[in-house]
Formats: sequence, structure tokens, C-alpha cells
Amino acid sequence: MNCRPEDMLVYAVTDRAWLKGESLKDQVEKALKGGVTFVQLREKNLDRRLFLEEAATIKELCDSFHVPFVINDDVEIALASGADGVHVGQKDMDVKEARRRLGPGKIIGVSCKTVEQAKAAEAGGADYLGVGAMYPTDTKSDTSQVTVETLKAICRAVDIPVVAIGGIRADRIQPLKGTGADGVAVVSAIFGQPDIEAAARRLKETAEMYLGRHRRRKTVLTIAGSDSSGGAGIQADLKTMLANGVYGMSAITALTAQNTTGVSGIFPVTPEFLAMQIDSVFSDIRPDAVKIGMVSSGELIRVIAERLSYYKAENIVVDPVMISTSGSRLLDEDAVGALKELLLPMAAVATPNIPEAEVLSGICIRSSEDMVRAAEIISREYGCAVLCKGGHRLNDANDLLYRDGGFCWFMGRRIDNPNTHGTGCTLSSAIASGLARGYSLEQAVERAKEYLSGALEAMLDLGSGSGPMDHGFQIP
Ligand SMILES: Nc1ncnc2c1ncn2[C@@H]1O[C@H](COP(=O)(O)OP(=O)(O)O)[C@@H](O)[C@H]1O
Ligand SMILES: Cc1ncc(COP(=O)(O)O)c(N)n1
Ligand SMILES: [Mg+2]
Repeated sequence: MNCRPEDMLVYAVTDRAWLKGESLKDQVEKALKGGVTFVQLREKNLDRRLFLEEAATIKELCDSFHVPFVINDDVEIALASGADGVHVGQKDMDVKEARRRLGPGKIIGVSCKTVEQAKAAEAGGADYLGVGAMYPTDTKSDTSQVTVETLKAICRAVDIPVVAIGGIRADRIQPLKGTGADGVAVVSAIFGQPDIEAAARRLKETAEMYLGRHRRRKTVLTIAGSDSSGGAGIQADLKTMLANGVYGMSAITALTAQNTTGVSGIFPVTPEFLAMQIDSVFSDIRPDAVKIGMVSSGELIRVIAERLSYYKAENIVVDPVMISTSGSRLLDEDAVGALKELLLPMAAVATPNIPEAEVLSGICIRSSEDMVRAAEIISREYGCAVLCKGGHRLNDANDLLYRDGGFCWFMGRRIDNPNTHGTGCTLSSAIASGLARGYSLEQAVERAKEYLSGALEAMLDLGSGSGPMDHGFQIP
């Protein structure tokens, strides 16, 4: 097999009909930025010299995104352009003939409508199957539909990856859940959209949610305090994880009696009971990432550090929560010391806001240059990456990521919304979700900020103080 099931997740097929003055390269680049996992160049009437040039250009582009690239039908162009393979229909070239001409290392995809065709293609050396049309489509007028049942039967009958094609849109992915299809192939649902990059991203998120035979849903544990008002702490974390496509679990460090106007009480759990919760989770469902939020005492921090190092926990995001948005102090002095000495060194990233970065670095932050200095001090001192959040005081939404001696800014759009209760909890949980799903730290931060902005922009307005955001803004 020359391609992987995960390559099928969002398979983009090009179409000259949608160019509208743009170059194909620009359109494919947008689709790749949106996260498509496979590209097929489909040209029906292009002059051969231009076809070859185009193929070579798109191949180079796909390489830079590490995405496989195949040519529809044309083995000659595939060989001459260095493409990764071809896709052939039933009426086009025979699979065995294609394999003979391309050699063993190239990808060959075959279009199928029945179990018999699927088995024959697999036996002939196909690397993946395109099954459809699943829905009515304008791209191909001469094609008959395939039922969800047939798709399911094909997926059961073969071991190679299967991509569903034909009239697919984001809202038509969920019905394919449980069929065993590894992904969806689309033309107009990407290239026919006004914002190609956003369309690709949305398709990918939906496909990740519902498809994939070989995917286990990623899991994230939050170790944090409960917020009775539901906007911050454990409650914000679990909602964020659900919205970010991971399975969320919790170990509660303390109950807080809290609402949008403030914290009226904190009731910590015992160290033994916190350890029991962490043990229960790790011994059964190992988390792919861990987010640590409010931990009110040094004693509890020591338990967390000990248990997480025992289990060799990965992708730890430490949100050094010290003061709530409403101004209440959430941890004692001894806890600050333990947090620095024990938790920061374990962190893949720590996410202090400006007041917290001041406490951790010991310097006063008045400008973006100060943010860089503070993040550098914390990162050097404790050996972790530091995301210093700019939501406070500087009055922007730009966050600074300092790691391995270098830094970069994540420029957010400042949203005029007084309801920011839980922004820090939400951001750190969204980052942990991204890391669990295999995104790099930079990508995870980028995606987390995008999610947070959406939740703020939804303009939920609850309670009389600084209210919570709408974590479910994508849910109708
Ligand atoms: N009004 C806003 N518009 C957009 N993003 C914001 C806004 N306020 C805060 N953020 C973002 O929310 C995240 C949490 O930041 P911040 O509010 O500083 O942390 P905390 O909630 O821990 O105090 C950061 O990514 C920050 O840039
Ligand atoms: C239980 C709990 N944990 C954390 C916060 C911080 O909230 P924010 O995300 O606004 O910094 C909070 N208010 N309550
Ligand atoms: Mg915070």
C-alpha cells in the first residue's frame, strides 16, 4: 500500500471550471493551507504541454505540504511530472496495466461502484478506492449513485483505504459515519467555495469527527478546579475539548463556589483523592495530552507532578492560574513555588497571562518587549515553552510564544466583548486538544486562538459580571 488511510481524510480534486481568473496553483495552495490531505489533478481538455507544466507545479506545491499528489487517468503525465501516482476509472486503464507502467512504488487509485469492482481493483494492486457517487453531483452528469450500504459493504470487503466521492459537502459527511470510509473526495465543496481555505478546514474537521476506520479518538485529561457557573475551570475545559474533537476527562483539584461576579468559596480535594482520580484515568484511558489549570496548594501540585512523571504523561499544558478574571486569588504562596519548581519543567507549554508572567518572571510588563523578556526568563529558568497571553493590560489579543531561544507572535483579533470569564482555561484546553490530535505546538496555538475568537464573537451574554463565552458556537 503506497498511501495511508489518513491521507484519504480530505481528498481534493481540481476543476478548471472553478478557476474564475485565479491560477490553479493558487487555489490548490489555499486548499492545502486549509488542511487537505490528498490532491488529484483532473484535466479533461488541456493541451499536453500545459498539462505537464501544471502537473509539475502542483507536484512541487504538494511536496512542500507533504501531501500525496496524483494525476487523473494519465500515466504519461504522472511519470513525466514526477507525480506520486494516478487515479483511474473503470473505463480507463486497467489497474494491472497501470501498475506495470508506473512500477511498484507509485499510488494507484481506482473508482468503484460495487463490491466486485472493489475486490478486483484490490487484487490488481490498487492502493486505494474512490467509491461513489454518494450524492447527486454536477461535476459528472453521467454517473449513477452508490448507496451508503454499498459503501459499507465495500469497506468491509477490502483492506486498502476507501474515499467516498460524489456530491459530498460538509453537511453530507455525518451520514457516512460507520461505513468504514476513511475520508471524502470533493471538487466543488472546496474549489467552488468563496473561501477555499476555510471550506477545506471545515470539511477536514467534520471528516475527522465522523470518518476513519483506523482512528482512535484522541483523549485529553484536565486537572483543574470546578467552576459552578460553568464558564471556566473543568466545565470550560470539557466543553472546549468536545468542540475541538477530542474526548475529555477530568481530575478535580477543588470545587469553587463561583459565578460571573466572583469566587465565594474554594473547597480543595485531599491529595489522596486527587491521586485516586489521576490513577483511575491513567490506568484505564491514557490521555494523549494533559491540561493543568487551577491547583490551590503546593501539596496538590506535588501529587500531580509525582503522578504525571510516574505515568510519563505527554503533551502537558500548564495554565498557571493564579487570579480569576473577576479578581479572586486562586492559589497560595507555597503553590506558586511548587508550580515553578515542579510543574513548569514538565510542561510542553505554559500559558501565563500578563499578571502571571510578572509573578513567574519577577519583572514588570508594560510593553510587548517586556512580554518577550518575561517569556524568555520563564522559558530559560524552567525549560519549557511559554505562551504569554496579551489579553490583559496591553489591550490587544496578541500572544507571544517563546520556545528554544526563539519567539513568534500570534496576532489575534481583539473582540469587543466584556464577557471573558474562562478565556485562559479555554485557550489552554484547546491547545491541549490540538497537541493530542498531533498538531505541532504552533499549529495547536493557532487553532486554539481561532476557536477562542469564535467563542468570543458569538457574544453570549450571561450573568451580571464578566460572563462566559459560547463554547458551543459551532453547534446549531
Ligand atoms: N477581547 C479579546 N478578544 C480576543 N481575544 C482575547 C480577548 N481577550 C483575551 N483574548 C485572548 O484570550 C486568551 C486568554 O488570554 P487572557 O485573557 O490574557 O488570559 P486569562 O484568561 O488567563 O487571564 C489569549 O489568547 C488572549 O489573546
Ligand atoms: C475553577 C477556575 N479555574 C480557573 C479560573 C480562571 O479563569 P480564566 O480562564 O478567566 O483565567 C477560574 N475562574 N475558576
Ligand atoms: Mg487564566
